[in-house]
Amino acid sequence: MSDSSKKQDKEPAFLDKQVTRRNVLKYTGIGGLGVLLGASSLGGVFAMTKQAPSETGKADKNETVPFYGKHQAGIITEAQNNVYFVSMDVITTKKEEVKHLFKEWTEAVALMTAGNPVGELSPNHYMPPKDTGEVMGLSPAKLTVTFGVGPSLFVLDGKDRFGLKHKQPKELVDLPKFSFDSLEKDWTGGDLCIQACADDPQVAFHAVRNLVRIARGKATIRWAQEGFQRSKQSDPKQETPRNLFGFKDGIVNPNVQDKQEMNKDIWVQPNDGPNWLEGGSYLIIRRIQMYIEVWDRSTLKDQEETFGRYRDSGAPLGQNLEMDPVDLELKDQSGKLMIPENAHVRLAKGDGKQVILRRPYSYTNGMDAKTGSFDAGLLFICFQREPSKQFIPMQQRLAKMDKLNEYTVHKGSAIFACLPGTSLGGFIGETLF
Ligand SMILES: C=CC1=C(C)c2cc3[nH]c(cc4nc(cc5[nH]c(cc1n2)c(C)c5CCC(=O)O)C(CCC(=O)O)=C4C)c(C)c3C=C
Ligand SMILES: [Fe+2]
Repeated sequence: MSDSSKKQDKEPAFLDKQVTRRNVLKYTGIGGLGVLLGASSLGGVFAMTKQAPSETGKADKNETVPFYGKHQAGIITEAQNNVYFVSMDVITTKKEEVKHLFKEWTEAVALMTAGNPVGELSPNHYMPPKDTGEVMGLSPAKLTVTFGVGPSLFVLDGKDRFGLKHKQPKELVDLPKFSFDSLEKDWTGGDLCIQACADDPQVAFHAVRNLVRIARGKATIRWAQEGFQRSKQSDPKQETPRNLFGFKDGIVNPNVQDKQEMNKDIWVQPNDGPNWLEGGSYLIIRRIQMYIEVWDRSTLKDQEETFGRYRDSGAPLGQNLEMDPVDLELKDQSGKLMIPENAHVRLAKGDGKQVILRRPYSYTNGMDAKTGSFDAGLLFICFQREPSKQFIPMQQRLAKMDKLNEYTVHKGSAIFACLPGTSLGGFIGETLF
């Protein structure tokens, strides 16, 4: 056992002290904490709290999303303004090191989501600071961090890398190729994923940056993409966010408050197998480029028929209100279907039996060097209990004849099993490793 995991075993009680970043700044200011640190990236913060036991400052509850629980945060918790998503390759060959990495990540995330730095800020001028420092003085901005494991963590090129092959869920396999997929290696796959969401892009990036730093020598970045929605501050009515095609996106989604519904469609259940994933969920991410310039030249009628909804109100075609049910039978006076056969909502809905939880973010990535147009689109992220019965048949329908395909192309794709949550003293991944 390394020094840092010993420390964790001895000192988990620290984690509920919730010392805020502001207070940590105070400590470093008055205390001059010149503690010489051990190898652990977290050693400094443990040392620091020992020297400031009387401080009880807590981050504003409205700015924090609880980290501990049966399920990981960032799945059914309300979507924040920003995401930073990173897919990683494991480079160590030792299972113990992967396990240890998850322990260190858990400790770091417990700290960051409560508004604490992951290590000392700058007490020792002769060592690099443990926390990278860019969120000093900021609130946690509802930071959530969600971890997942990909199929290649279990078996890569036919090799049982970590002796975990027997634990690979049958649902955790590479997605089939869908018609018109134009996937690029640089945006596809991964052994592990980190989804960091926050109401501030700097807070989300800080989390990922520090986790990647902790992973040095054990895992490296495979691909990364940030995403955004309109910020809640600029939308006083808190309406459904709009995507880069100008349409309300996220109207029809399962009710995350309904536990029965979540158990039916989102959380892996005891009999689904394997046990280690019970309480977890499957995350599918598609990096979908949207040809916004082409879209901007198409008529409003064409745009609305593409989705099957009105742009302004968000109502389904033939209806009045955003929340009116999508009625696929509705016809106009001439007997023509109001929602065309190839409209996105018709095909996505199907017979209504496949339900996924969508948590998408828009992205912009400068210019597409090949075309000179914007590289912009949707980081489509969704969660479900059984991809083979939910996302896959849905995407097969969409790939075949969705009118939206004229304006989009799927360039990136990955599937991950999001681990169950953990409690104080435990760690994310404890059931797997
Ligand atoms: C395979 C699943 C889906 C992909 C991929 C997808 C891509 C995608 N979607 C939009 C924009 C909208 N989608 C809307 C509805 C909708 N989309 C899916 C699934 C996928 N979308 C579902 C299950 C639904 C709900 C269908 C229903 O039951 O009514 C809408 C309408 C508004 C809403 O309900 O949110 C929009 C707009 C884009 C731009 C996109 C890829 C770039
Ligand atoms: Fe959609």
